[in-house]
Amino acid sequence: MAIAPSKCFLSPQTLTNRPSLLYFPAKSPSYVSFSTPKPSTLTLRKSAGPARISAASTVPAETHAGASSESKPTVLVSEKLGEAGLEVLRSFADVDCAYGLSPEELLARISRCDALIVRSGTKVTRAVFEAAKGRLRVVGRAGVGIDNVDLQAATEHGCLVVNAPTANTVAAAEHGIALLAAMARNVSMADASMKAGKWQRNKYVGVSLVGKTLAVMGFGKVGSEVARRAKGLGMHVIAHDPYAPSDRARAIGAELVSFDEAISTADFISLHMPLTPATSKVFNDETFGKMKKGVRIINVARGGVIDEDALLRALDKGTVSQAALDVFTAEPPSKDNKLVQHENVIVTPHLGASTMEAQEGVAIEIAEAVVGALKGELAATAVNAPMVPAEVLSELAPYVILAEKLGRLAVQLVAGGSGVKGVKVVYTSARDPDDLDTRLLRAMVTKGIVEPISSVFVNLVNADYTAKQRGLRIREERVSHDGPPDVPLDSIRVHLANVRSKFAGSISDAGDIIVEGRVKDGVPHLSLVGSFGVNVSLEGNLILCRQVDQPGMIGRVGNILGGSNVNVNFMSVGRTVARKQAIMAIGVDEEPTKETLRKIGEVPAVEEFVFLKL
Ligand SMILES: NC(=O)c1ccc[n+]([C@@H]2O[C@H](COP(=O)([O-])OP(=O)(O)OC[C@H]3O[C@@H](n4cnc5c(N)ncnc54)[C@H](O)[C@@H]3O)[C@@H](O)[C@H]2O)c1
Ligand SMILES: O=C(O)[C@H](O)COP(=O)(O)O
Repeated sequence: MAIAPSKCFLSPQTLTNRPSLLYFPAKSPSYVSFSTPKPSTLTLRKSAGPARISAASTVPAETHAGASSESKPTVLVSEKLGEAGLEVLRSFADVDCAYGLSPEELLARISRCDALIVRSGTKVTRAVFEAAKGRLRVVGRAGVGIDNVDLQAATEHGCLVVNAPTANTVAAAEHGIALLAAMARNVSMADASMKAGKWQRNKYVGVSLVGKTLAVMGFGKVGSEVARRAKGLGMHVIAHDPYAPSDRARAIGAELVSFDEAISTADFISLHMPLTPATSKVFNDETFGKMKKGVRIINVARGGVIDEDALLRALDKGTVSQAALDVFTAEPPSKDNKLVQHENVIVTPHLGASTMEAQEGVAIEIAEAVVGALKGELAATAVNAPMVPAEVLSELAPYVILAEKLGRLAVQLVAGGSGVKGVKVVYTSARDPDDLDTRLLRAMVTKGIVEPISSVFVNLVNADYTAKQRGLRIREERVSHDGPPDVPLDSIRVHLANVRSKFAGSISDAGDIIVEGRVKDGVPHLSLVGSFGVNVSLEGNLILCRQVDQPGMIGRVGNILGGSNVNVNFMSVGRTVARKQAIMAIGVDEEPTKETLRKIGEVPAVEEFVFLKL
């Protein structure tokens, strides 16, 4: 049963909240630090890009972003990136363009880099994240496919992976269509023959496209653009994609069909799915065997979706009459690769995204995403972290700080030796559960619980992973509340189950450590400890005292702190019944000495007390 606090404000509330970084550790270098030299109010800066949490102060944002060269982050660009993207990067970071590094050279250099930008040619393996020794915070993939980045290792190391998913879509689709037409009309073979001095008009008779069936395998961004263009060429387009909505296909005039129907009825098959464990070698002896004899195959997706030995056999048997390949299992393929040398195969060296326009677009898209992520913004193209829309982030900002501080407080109340395992987070809100995205809040509670008791840093990328690794079971509960729905939350309550507390007053009737907080005027406040209602702003440090409720207690403890030059910024008393038990919550700017704390403990009515760092 919560008891209403009796309020006692000793000094005006100061606003010194320092928002925690969403992606990166508090120990990050200064260019991503939001600490302010003066008390400041928390504001959210809204720009064209994603929302950025920052602390408004007399120091301009640019100073926080760290223009001084010694505090600039370092971005390693390991493959050719468009000049416009490099300019965006240079305005914020030291940019190291080191194209064509060997894997060993990359490992040797990576611990000096905060971000790495790659295309498909750099393998960002677990060894890269390990060699980075915690410094690498963002990997930017200047393109779509992230099969060359070990996402699991990135997540485990708290490293954000962002990509540039849209800028090369049209280029890839156009290349697919170019290969389709060039293959059907034997353009590259005829060209090579003429350059060899021949004139072979009968040898290079092709096939027409109009009226033929094209199966688009993977109806995403590139696949649907290929389908749209193929319709314009008069082809009958069918598509297979287990996750694509049929109305999107219908709108283009394509029909979604099963895998077997697609491959067995098509004259041309164009591949546009990602390389995943499910799609690896999905075109193999068995599936080639189901295809219409003489089928033609185009691959601008990933080499690994085809079993290349099986394709060679199918070409030799004539099951597949021609193939046009832009991508290969190993890139570059060996010089004597039999597929590359095959007379019925045309090849390009992974050129799908290689247009001037696409490369400029991709470079800008990835540079902006990487700079934003280095500043602590939530990236819209995050691959291994939840994407939290700017509006959601904006309204949750003070609750994000509250969630971390509650986690931090709760774990400090645990008695040494009793490991934290079961955590319950209760959100009281007037909102419909579907309108309240709590992933960010859960991540911040985890950060608050884990960081004070370990050397691990926790961010939005690795919060759930870290919780799981440490055996923390975090359960979330929603309690509905009759308040205005424009306020996202009334309160957040953190329960730690099955632990002993070093401050008995924090244990609820049900036996859990409980701390609850609310946001008041944009500032996080502690509103409940155990069964005692309090009202103290969560800033600086906190002393909790459980005492016999009697007159003069505030003055006595206040005098001890004042005598030791410890500034009290807020104080509140919560009690069960008048003149029985009470909890005094005292916000202090400085950390009291042991001697000062001992004196507080010696006040006769004080039964227990604890000092907590926020
Ligand atoms: N050659 C190049 O230079 C080049 C350029 C751009 C993209 N790509 C590659 O093209 C592919 C598609 O890119 P995108 O931007 O269209 O990606 P996308 O994510 O927009 O589309 C991929 C589609 O594949 C579907 N899919 C997933 N599993 C499937 C399965 N088992 N069977 C059928 N469909 C499945 C998904 O539902 C999705 O709709 C990726 O592999 C990407 O790396 C290559
Ligand atoms: O996935 C992609 O975006 C394409 O395969 C392009 O890869 P690239 O950046 O290496 O050209």
